[in-house]
Amino acid sequence: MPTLQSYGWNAHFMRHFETNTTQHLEAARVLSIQGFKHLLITATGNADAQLSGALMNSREPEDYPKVGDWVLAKRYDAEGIIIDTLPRINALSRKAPGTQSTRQVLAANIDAAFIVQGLDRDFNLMRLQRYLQQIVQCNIRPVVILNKADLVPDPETYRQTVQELGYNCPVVLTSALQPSQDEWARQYLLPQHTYILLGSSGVGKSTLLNSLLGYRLQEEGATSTANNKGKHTTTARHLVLLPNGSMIIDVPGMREFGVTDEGAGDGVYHPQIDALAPQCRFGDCTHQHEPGCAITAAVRSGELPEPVYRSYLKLLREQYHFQASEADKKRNIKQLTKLVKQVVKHRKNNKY
Ligand SMILES: Nc1nc2c(ncn2[C@@H]2O[C@H](COP(=O)(O)OP(=O)(O)OP(=O)(O)O)[C@@H](O)[C@H]2O)c(=O)[nH]1
Ligand SMILES: [Zn+2]
Repeated sequence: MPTLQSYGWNAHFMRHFETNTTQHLEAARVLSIQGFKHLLITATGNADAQLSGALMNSREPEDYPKVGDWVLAKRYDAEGIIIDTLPRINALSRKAPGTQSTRQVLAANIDAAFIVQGLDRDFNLMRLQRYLQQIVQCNIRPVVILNKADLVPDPETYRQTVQELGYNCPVVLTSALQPSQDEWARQYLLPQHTYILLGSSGVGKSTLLNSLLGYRLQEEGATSTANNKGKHTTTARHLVLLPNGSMIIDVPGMREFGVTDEGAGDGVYHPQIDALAPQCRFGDCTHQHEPGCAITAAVRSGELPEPVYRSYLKLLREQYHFQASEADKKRNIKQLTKLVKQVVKHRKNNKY
């Protein structure tokens, strides 16, 4: 039976777990969540569990345990109860789809994220940069996978285009239908490490995963209308152990992957821009219209590609919008709380 270590249990979680041992709680990792049912891996195997009422009442849904989280559970006969989450090493979030600025945590405790794009019709540099920005903001290492390389005449040019964005992250060409092309996996998937596969629907995430697993992962439920009618599509996030001892979380295809303000204050990440910024005349340079700006100078001289600069500004604006709208929300909640307090006070004072 796999041990907790083989699922990534380490000194960080042990340290936090030890402070709770008196309460007879077990440590477990969340492998999948379907409705209220959480599938856990514990020291003695798989177990189903639900969140405790206290946990649900004391947290916002975004802070509930997610796939990849290490949790403290109490075991009863048929089912366990999740009491708490152990502090995360990191969490991958995105701006939830829609106009509201709501953060949605997708998974926790991840070593690297694979951003998959299909070279047939899914290749999109702006979307790729949005993923890169958000993943780096969440303290996770990105790896770009350009799949369906068999469908274009010159896949290498796509790889070069991505590399020219200057993010200094690995860019891999694959064809998931040819298992001989799993070479990238041997290079990037390490035992006891956790990875996540991200990308739009139909880019080949499940095909890549099945090829790594050596068998077809049983999917539950729905069929897709997004790619081919009636075709199976991933419906839930789940963490699976691969034959080489690494773990992958497969995420259903996402139509949007908006940036949040995680790590706010650091602004938008770009290695080349970050390296040039200290040379700007003003410490708080916004790299737009200031004199003596090293970034706009680099764009003029051709040292920094203009599309990279334009995407940078776009991401900065998206990050700003998320922040501004979150601040609005907090202000509204504050005002509402104040109003409720006033009403309660008024009622108390006017009791008869
Ligand atoms: N030609 C070609 N087709 C591929 C490749 N990888 C995947 N496909 C096909 O693309 C389609 C979609 O692949 P999936 O693996 O289901 O895509 P997905 O990203 O898991 O999609 P969701 O589950 O909806 O998120 C399937 O018909 C695959 O056979 C590839 O490298 N080359
Ligand atoms: Zn500047």
